[in-house]
Amino acid sequence: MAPKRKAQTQEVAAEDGFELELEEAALSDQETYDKVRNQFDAVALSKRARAERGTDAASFMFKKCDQWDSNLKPDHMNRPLWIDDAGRIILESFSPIFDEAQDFLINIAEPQSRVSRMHEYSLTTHSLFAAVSVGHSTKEIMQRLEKYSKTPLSPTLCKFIEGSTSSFGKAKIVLKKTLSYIESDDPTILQRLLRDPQIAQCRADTTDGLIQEAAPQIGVMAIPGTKLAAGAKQVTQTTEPDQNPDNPQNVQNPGDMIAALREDDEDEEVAQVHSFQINKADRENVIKRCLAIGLPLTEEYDFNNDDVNPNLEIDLQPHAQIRYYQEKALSKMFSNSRARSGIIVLPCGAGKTLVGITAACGVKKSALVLCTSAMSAVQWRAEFLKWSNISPDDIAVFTAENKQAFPRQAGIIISTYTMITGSKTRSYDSEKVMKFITEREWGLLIADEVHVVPANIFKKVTYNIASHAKLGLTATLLREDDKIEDLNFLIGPKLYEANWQELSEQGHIARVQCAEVWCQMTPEFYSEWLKPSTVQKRAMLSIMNPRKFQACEFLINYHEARGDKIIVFSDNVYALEKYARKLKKAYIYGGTPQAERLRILENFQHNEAINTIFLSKIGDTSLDLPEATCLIQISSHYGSRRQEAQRLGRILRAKRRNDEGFNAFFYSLVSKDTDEMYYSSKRQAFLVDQGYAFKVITRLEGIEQQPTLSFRTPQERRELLLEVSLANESELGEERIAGDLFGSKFASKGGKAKRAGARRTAGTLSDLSGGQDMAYIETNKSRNKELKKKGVQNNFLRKMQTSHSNLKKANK
Ligand SMILES: Nc1ncnc2c1ncn2[C@@H]1O[C@H](COP(=O)(O)OP(=O)(O)OP(=O)(O)O)[C@@H](O)[C@H]1O
Repeated sequence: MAPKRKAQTQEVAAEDGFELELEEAALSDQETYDKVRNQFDAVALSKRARAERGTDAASFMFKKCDQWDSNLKPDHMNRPLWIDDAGRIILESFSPIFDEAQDFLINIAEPQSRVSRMHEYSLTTHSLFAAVSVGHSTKEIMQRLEKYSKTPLSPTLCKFIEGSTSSFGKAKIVLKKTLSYIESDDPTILQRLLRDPQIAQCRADTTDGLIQEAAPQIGVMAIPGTKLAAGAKQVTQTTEPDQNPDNPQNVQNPGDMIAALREDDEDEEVAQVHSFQINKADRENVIKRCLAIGLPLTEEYDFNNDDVNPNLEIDLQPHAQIRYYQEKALSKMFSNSRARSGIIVLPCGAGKTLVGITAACGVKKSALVLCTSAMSAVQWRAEFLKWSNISPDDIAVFTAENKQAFPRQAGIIISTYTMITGSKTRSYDSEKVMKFITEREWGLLIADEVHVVPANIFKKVTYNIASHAKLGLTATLLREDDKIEDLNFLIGPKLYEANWQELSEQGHIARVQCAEVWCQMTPEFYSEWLKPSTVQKRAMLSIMNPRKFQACEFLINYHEARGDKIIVFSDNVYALEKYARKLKKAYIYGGTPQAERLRILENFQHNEAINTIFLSKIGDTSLDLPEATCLIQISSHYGSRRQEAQRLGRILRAKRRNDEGFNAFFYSLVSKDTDEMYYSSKRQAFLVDQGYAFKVITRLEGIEQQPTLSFRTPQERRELLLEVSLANESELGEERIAGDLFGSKFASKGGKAKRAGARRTAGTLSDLSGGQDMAYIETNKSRNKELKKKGVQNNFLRKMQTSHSNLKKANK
């Protein structure tokens, strides 16, 4: 071996223990030496790479970060979290303690993306408020993050967590006789708020100083972080079986202890609450401002101790078994025996309605439910009657067709956002019901599909309706207009957000295969598309692309042969009609008469010969068709992520979802090299973040072998092009539906949709899914009595009641 080569080898190999092996190899032939040398280089390279990347399974996926590289805890392999200074959290879903960490993170942070191996969360001021409001203390949040984190929490992050959580719960917003007050047991907090000019100008009362009154007994269960809450905590602790007679706490009964706590307290103000009234219209501004100056307001309703508003006789039916994630979500709302305002996020078809109904059964006071359409209102009523024992007389629907209120002191009204906030002159009957609604206090306001409600509409709702607690329900906490933050102010923090993939693995929603099918434009359509033209015309050429038509026809044939029931969605009514007529399938759009809609939907559900229907965007939401197992989207609303998720929701509830090996299918047909490609990927962003993988299909296997597909000859394609070219501009636009809150302007940025030309009026949506034909389950009085005698039937409500009576006992 040459001395130079030997020296080099010794130098580099020494530190790796390769020295001997290389030396031996160097003595043999060149080939053996090169082999060993290559092995050595590979090891050295991977060692260097590991040193750069970190030694665990995932860190190499991230950019070099000094904070992480230099501070890794020795046992970081066993910890599942990466947290940076800005509160961005990466959770390894393959960690053995993933479930535990996920359960915790969902309470304190906002899920951003939950794909299969990595989940991403963000710690935000809102998420931390929500965390404290559901009972996590600052200390606990930091301790548990420290436990799961691979690196020590940075001082910047700790400061942020402390800053966001420590001032929470010092003041709250409460409702008294339909008026809003800011209340605190510490007058200095309110004085501090009133020194702020923006808050001061929202004050409505003219009291000199603050309004002062005796604190209600409920003070001992007060908001986290206050002295009284600490008292309540101790009370709860003493109810646990600690028999040690040396423990001084066991000498007193809990009631005495509260009294003692109060007597011991030198500060007499504890028994007092202070408040000032604010203008109804300024509610949102005050909430926002309080947050900005670091004193966020809480909104909780102590319904158990509300003796002013009459109780409503309502309980869940014994057959209603709420699922674990529904219970988890509700327990965030009801911990502490109070109803906390906030938003619950569950995937489409996961049962938000039952969550709302259970909440109403928990509060047992008058409730107002707001939906996006009259059809949903009718469905909500039917669901209330199905899942609860409420008397049908006590539950009314207030829509354009039904203008009812309830006859007794307490009840439920289900209405739509448009009915409550509409600016049009109301009929006499509507005016009467509106007066009924606005002049009373509501225990609970349930806001369905809350993410689509424009902020100004929801402001009007909170202005018009005096409700103690608000529950927002949604599947996708996203809007294209970035106004989602407003919901935090108008309703409350997000209380719970379920994981789509987890629910689908457990069979609560269907497993779905998603695919984007790329369809080449035919030459004649593409050369027309390339010419300068209007947005509508180009969009129409992409939708009517004969290859897309063939792909749709092929997929329908394929899935019908498999026994699937197929819904084809087209936002564009011109295309909807053309496709459906050519393929001899039934279709429904806004203008389809009611009787025909019902007939089509019934046939789709029960007739084995009708396996495909075409729907315009009126079928995007609230349509409960559990028979559907396959969706094909031929035209959609630009880049709306919400529409994509909601359409997917139509098959997540598939009846057959628990059949072995069952998969539902979701296809988006996209004309290649057109705007559709861009919008399609934008639309998928939300679902991809929920862990759905979109396969791109560039060629449908077997499509060439189908001789019967439409538009096979150039002659047919030219005729189609001529038809599309001659179509009236106004026919090509997007469907507009009266009273549709999911309308264009909320669904896409850039206002392109506003240019849409066609205006087709749906009249009423109320009948689309056969709402009127739903059989209401009549619950007679004797059955109610029987249920009452038996007490609360549902486990969850029973748990709530037990915890409340424990607290009551403790307070006595
Ligand atoms: N705990 C439960 N037990 C049995 N069935 C349930 C339960 N929860 C929900 N369901 C059923 O699941 C289906 C979907 O529920 P629901 O319509 O409330 O979903 P959703 O979340 O509101 O969906 P979308 O957002 O699409 O409107 C309904 O048929 C409902 O009866």
